[in-house]
Amino acid sequence: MIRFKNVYKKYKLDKSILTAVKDVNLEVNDGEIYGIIGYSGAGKSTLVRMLDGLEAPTSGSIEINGKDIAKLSNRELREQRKKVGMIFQHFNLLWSRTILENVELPLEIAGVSKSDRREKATKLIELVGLHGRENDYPSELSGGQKQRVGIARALANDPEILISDEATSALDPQTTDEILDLLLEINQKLNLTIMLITHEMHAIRKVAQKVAVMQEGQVVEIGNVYDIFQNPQQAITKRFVNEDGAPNAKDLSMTVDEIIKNYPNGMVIKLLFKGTQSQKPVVSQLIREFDSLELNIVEGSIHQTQGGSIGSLVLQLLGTAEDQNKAVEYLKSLNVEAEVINRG
Ligand SMILES: Nc1ncnc2c1ncn2[C@@H]1O[C@H](COP(=O)(O)OP(=O)(O)OP(=O)(O)O)[C@@H](O)[C@H]1O
Repeated sequence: MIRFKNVYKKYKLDKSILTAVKDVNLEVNDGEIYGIIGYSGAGKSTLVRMLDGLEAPTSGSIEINGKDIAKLSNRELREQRKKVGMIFQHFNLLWSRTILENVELPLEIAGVSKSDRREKATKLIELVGLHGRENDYPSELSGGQKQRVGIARALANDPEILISDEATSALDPQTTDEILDLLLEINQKLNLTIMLITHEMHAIRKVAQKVAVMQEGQVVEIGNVYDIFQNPQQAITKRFVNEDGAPNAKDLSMTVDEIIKNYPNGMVIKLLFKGTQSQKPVVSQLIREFDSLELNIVEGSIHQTQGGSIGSLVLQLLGTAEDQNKAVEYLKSLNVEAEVINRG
């Protein structure tokens, strides 16, 4: 477990003191993907980089598995650093080295024999999906492939923690998703704790279980990703959730008046999906149960988080009033929240 306790980090500037991190308290469980989100300058990198002990907090403490890293001896600190891997926005690869040699580098520094490090690096390159590219140079790879090399290199010393510092920020949306899928895969395969620093809520929603929102050095909101998406509290968190296009399940793109105008007939209902029930085939069950009802999908948006799906679906039900009412009761029996918007 990682525990940040009342952590402050201050920098002395020419004529003033800049507080980059202010009184941060966080607990990250082993094997968790923990998102840290904030705009540029919020203090995310400063906070997380203190984890490898290169920089110490000005006050407060950071514990990994119960040990305060500021109190480790030099030797212990060197060992501790091996347990923290890092990946970066601009990959930080060595251009004059092949892919294999890049991944071998941390093992070389750790004094691992040539044959052992070759074997290990080859396995890691395979793990990240680059088998066959061992002897290529970074310049021959796409951005996503370069980040895969970055991930393989970060895993070379078998870290317990991986810090991903804006690792997908330079990538296009599809490549971003591929890298996020890879992070999720290695998190599950290796039980790796991942601290995911980003300014993209999409990345958090896709892979993280918990999230801390940072603003001006402080954590202003913290919680399970699913809960934060359902019910963001702070203005900045609402902005991030909206930027992702994820519906705050209460919002629809059409107003209720527009829905009534466009769908004047039958009954219009809104289903709210909150977590696990959205895995159930609710709509097909409804169609099967009420074959005399006709069903139109008016609009809907369901988003996946690691804690379940969220979103809403608006349906128009055409048929007898009796069947419409029974259908609403049936949905409630499936534990789906169904709100009647219009009875045409
Ligand atoms: N070594 C340093 N000396 C002085 N100020 C620093 C230093 N490192 C960071 N800062 C300042 O601390 C604040 C937080 O920076 P930090 O890089 O942690 O933010 P961030 O949220 O990671 O943003 P970005 O995504 O742009 O890196 C900024 O105002 C930055 O200028």
